[in-house]
Amino acid sequence: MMVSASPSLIARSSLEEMLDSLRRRDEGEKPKELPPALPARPTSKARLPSARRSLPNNFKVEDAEGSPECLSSLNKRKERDSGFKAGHFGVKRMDKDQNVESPYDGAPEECQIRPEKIGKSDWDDNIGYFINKKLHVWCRLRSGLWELGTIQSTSGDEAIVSLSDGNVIKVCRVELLPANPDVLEGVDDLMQLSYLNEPSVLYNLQSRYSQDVIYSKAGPVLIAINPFKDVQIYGDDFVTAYRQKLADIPHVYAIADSAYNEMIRDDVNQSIIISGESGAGKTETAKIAMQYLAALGGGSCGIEHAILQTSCILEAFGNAKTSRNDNASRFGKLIEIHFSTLGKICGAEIETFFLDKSRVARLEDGERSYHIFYQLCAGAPSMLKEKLKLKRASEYKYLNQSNCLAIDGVDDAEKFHMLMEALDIVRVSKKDQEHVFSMLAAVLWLGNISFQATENENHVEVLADEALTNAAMLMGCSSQDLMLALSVHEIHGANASIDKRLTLQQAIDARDAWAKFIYASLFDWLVEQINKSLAVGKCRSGRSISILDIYGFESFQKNSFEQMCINYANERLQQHFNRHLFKLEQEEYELDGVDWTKVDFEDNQECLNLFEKRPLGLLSLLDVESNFSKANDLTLADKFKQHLNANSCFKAERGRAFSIRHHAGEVLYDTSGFLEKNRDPLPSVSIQLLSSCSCQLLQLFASKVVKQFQKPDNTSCQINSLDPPKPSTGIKFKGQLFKLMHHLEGSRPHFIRCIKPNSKQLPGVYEVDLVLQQLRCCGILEVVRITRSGYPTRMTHQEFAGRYGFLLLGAGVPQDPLSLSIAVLKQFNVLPEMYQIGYTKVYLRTGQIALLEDKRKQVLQGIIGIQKYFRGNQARHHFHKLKEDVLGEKAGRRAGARETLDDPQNSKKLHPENAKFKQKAGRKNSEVKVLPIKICHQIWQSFKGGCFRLKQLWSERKRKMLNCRGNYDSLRQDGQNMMQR
Ligand SMILES: Nc1ncnc2c1ncn2[C@@H]1O[C@H](COP(=O)(O)OP(=O)(O)OP(=O)(O)O)[C@@H](O)[C@H]1O
Repeated sequence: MMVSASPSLIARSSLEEMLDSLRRRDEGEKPKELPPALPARPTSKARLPSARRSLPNNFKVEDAEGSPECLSSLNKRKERDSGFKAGHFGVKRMDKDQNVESPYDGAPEECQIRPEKIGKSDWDDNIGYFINKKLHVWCRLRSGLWELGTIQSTSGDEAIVSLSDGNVIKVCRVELLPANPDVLEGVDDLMQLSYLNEPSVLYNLQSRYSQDVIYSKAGPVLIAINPFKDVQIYGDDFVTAYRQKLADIPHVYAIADSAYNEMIRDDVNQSIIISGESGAGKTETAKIAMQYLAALGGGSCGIEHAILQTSCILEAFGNAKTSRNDNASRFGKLIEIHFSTLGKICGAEIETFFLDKSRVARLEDGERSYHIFYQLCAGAPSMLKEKLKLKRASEYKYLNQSNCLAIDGVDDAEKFHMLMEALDIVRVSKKDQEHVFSMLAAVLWLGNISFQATENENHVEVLADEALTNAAMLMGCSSQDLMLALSVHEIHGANASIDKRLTLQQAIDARDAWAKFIYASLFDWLVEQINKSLAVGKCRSGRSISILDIYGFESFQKNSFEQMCINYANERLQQHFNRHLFKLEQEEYELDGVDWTKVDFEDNQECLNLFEKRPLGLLSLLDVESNFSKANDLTLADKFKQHLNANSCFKAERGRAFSIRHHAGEVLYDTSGFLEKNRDPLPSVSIQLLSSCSCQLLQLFASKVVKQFQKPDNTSCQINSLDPPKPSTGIKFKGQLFKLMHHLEGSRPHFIRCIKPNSKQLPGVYEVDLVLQQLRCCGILEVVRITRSGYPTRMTHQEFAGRYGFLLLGAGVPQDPLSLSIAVLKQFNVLPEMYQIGYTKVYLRTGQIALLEDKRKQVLQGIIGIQKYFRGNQARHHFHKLKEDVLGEKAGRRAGARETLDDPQNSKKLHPENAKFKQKAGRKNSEVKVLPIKICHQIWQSFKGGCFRLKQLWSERKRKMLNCRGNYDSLRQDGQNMMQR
C-alpha cells in the first residue's frame, strides 16, 4: 500500500505552468490565440559581480516579492520565527534537534523549504482555448484512470468532455488536465513534455514501454521499466555504440558510461544508486551496469570476469523466490569497483546489508528459501550427495513447508553447475566449497530435527534419528552434545549456573536460531572470501564506481521487524536522493547568487527523526526495551505509542500495531517478534558447542560471536542470553546504514529508478496505478520540474573561460575569467534566459553547453586542419631537402667511389665477389653496379645520419609549433575564417 501526494497537488504544477502562460498573454507578450507556453523560465536578473568579488557572509538578495531577505542563516531564522507548518506545498521546517543523529558530517541537518510562489489557479481561460482549438485534455474517470478527450463545453464547475472512445461524459473541471501535442508522444526525456502532469508522464512511459523502449530519462534520473522478457538492447554492439557515443537514447549503458567518464575526467568517485520496489529490476540493472563497466575497464588480468561471476554466487546464497519476485534479493549490496590510473578495473569490494535470515527457517506459502538449498539438492554430484547424506529438497522441512519447491523456467541443477564454475572463477578453493556445502546440508538436517515431550508437556527431548546424526556429523560434534544443546538452556546465577530444560517452543526456537546463525555466518564468510579474491592490487588509483542495489520499499499485509529495517533504509536513500537532486542543487543556486524561485519537494527528515532520535526514537526505544527481560511485544508497542505520538509520521494503532507514514506510503507494523529479532540471541551453550565442533568454519563463526561479546577493555564477558552486551540488530543496521551514507556522500551519484509495470511479472502488461504509485513515491515529477527550471550545467568562471575563451577574436578580448565568460556567451548569442552568472560559476540550462561545445569543436577542427596543412608542408619541404642532401651526398660518394675504383691501387680492396664479378664480366670499371663494402657503409651511415637529422628537425619544428604563440594565433584566426566561410 502506498500513499503519495494528492492528485490535486500534482495537478497544481501543470496549472501553475498554465497560469504563467496566461500571465504572459495578459502582459501582451503573445497574441490571444497562442497556446499556453512551456513552463515559464525565471527571467534572468543575473548580477555581474566583479571579477574578484567574494561572497559576503550576509549578502542579500531580493525575493520575488521584492522584500530583501537575508539568505542562509538569516533566512532560516526568519522562517523559524514565523513558525511555518509542514505541508505538501507549504513550508516544511525541521527544527535543529540535538538528539537527531545524522550520517553526514557536522551538525544535524536543518531542512527548510520556502513556500512555492504560486498564483491563484485559473484554468478557465485555458479551457476556452482548448475548446476553441479542439485540443486534447486528460480527463480523470471515476475509476481513477485518465483518458484523452476534447472539451465540448463548460458550465460552472463542470465540463462536457468527448472521450477518445466516443463516449461523452460530464466531469468536474478539476478532473481535467492539458495533454501534450501528438508530436511529443513517447519523448526520451520527460523534460521535453510541454505539460508536465501525471497522466502525460504515465502515458509517455506507457507508449515507450509498448514498443519495448524500457528506458527513459526524467532529467538526471534514468527510469527503467522492467520488461519481464529479453529485449534486444544489450550486448557488444550496443556497448560499442554507447562507448563511441553513437547512441544517445536513455540506457543503463549511458549512465554507466557517464559515471566512468566523469570518474576519469574529474578524478571523482562515482556511485550508481539503483532503487525501486521488489521485482522492479534493480539486480538486473546492476548487472547490466557492471557488464558495461567490465567492457570499458576490462584489462589483461581478467578480474572483471571474476567480478561479474560474483552475481551468480550472491544470487544463489542471497536470493529467493517471494510472492513478488522469483529472484528477490533478500539482502542489500554495494559493490565498489576500483580502477587503475589507466582506467582499468583492478579490483572490487562487496558490502552486504541485512540478510533476511528468518527465511532460512520460516516460509510463507508459495515462497522459497534461498536458491542455493534447492540447487544443491538438485545438482550436487552423487559423491557429494553421499558425503552430505543429501536427499531431495522435498524431504527437508525448511524447504517443503511452503508447497513451493521449483520456479517455472528455472533449472536448479543447471544453476548449481554454474555456481560451481563461478566459485572456481572467484577462486574459492575446492576444499572451501566442500565446507560450504556441508554447512548447507547441516542447516537442512537441523531443520529436520524433531522433539518429543517428556515428563510433563512442558519439557522436550530431541529425537535421536537420522536428522540428529547427520546434523551432528556435518557439524563435527557428537549427537549427545547436540541433543543437550537443543534441549537445555544454561542460566547463569550469581554464584553458579543451572540447567533449565526447554519447552517445545523454546527448543524449536533454539534449533531455528542455530540454523539461521550458521546460514548468516556462512553468507558473511563467503562474501569475505570473494572480497579477498577481488582485492585491489597495487595499481589502484583510489578511484572507484560503486553500484548500490538495495531492497526496495516493502509493504505487505503483515509487516514485521524486517520490513521496518528495509523501509528505514529506503528512507535514508530517499533523503540522499532529495539531498542531491533538490536540496544541494537549490542551495548552490542560493549561495552563488543565482536568481531562483525555490521548488518545493517532499522532505522525509521527520520520518528519519522518528527512527533515529535519541533517546526517544524508534530504534533507541526498541533497544532499551530489548534489554528488559520482562519486556514483551505488547509493552514495546505501548512504549512506542507513549513516546512517539508527537511525531507526525507515527500513528498509534490497536494492540501490538502501529503505523509509519513513509515517503512511499503508510505501513502498518506488528511488533510481534520485534524484541526477539532485535536481540537475536544465541544461547551460551550453543556458542560453546560451536567452538568445540571439529568443523573449522563453525569454530570461526563462534569466535566472531565471542569477539562481539568482548568488552571494550578486551576482557571477555560471560556469554549468556541474559547479558545483552552484543549490539542489537537494529543498532547494528543503523550503523551499517550510516557507513553506507558516508560512502555515498563521498561520491557523485547517478540515480536509476526501476519501475515494476505489473504485479504478475508479465511482459507487455502496464498497470497504470502501480506505475503511478512508484513514480509518485520517488518524486519523479518534482525532479523533472527542478531540472527543467534549473541549470544542470555549471562551470567556474575560470573553467568556462579556459574552455571557451579562445573562441573570441580581436584585440579587445577581456582578460579576467568572468568578463571573458560573459563575452563568450554574448558572442555566441546564448539567450539571457538560458544562463545565469553566479558569484563563482556560470550556470547553463539544458542543451546550452552542447551548443557551445559544437562551436568549440568546429573551431578546433578548423585549427587542426590548418595545422595539418602547415605541418604537412613543413615535412614535405624538409623531406625534399633531405632527399636532395642524401642524393647529393650519394652522388658525391659515387663519384668518389668511381675514382677509387679507377685507381688500380684500390682494386685489391674490392670485395672478392666484386673482384670476381669484375673479372668475369670483363666490363669497364665505370659500369660496375656493386659498391665496395666500405663505401656502402659510408652511404648507409650518411643516410642514417640524414634520418636522424630529419627526426631532430621534426621534433624541433613541433616544439616551435607548440610554443610559437604568433603562429598559433594566426592559425586560430584561419580556423575562425574557415568556419565562418
Ligand atoms: N532489463 C531486463 N531485461 C529482462 N528482464 C528483466 C530486466 N530487468 C528485470 N528483469 C526480470 O525481472 C525479474 C526481477 O528483476 P530483479 O530481480 O532485478 O528485481 P529487483 O528489483 O532486484 O527485486 P528485489 O528487490 O526483489 O531483489 C528478473 O528476474 C528478470 O526476469
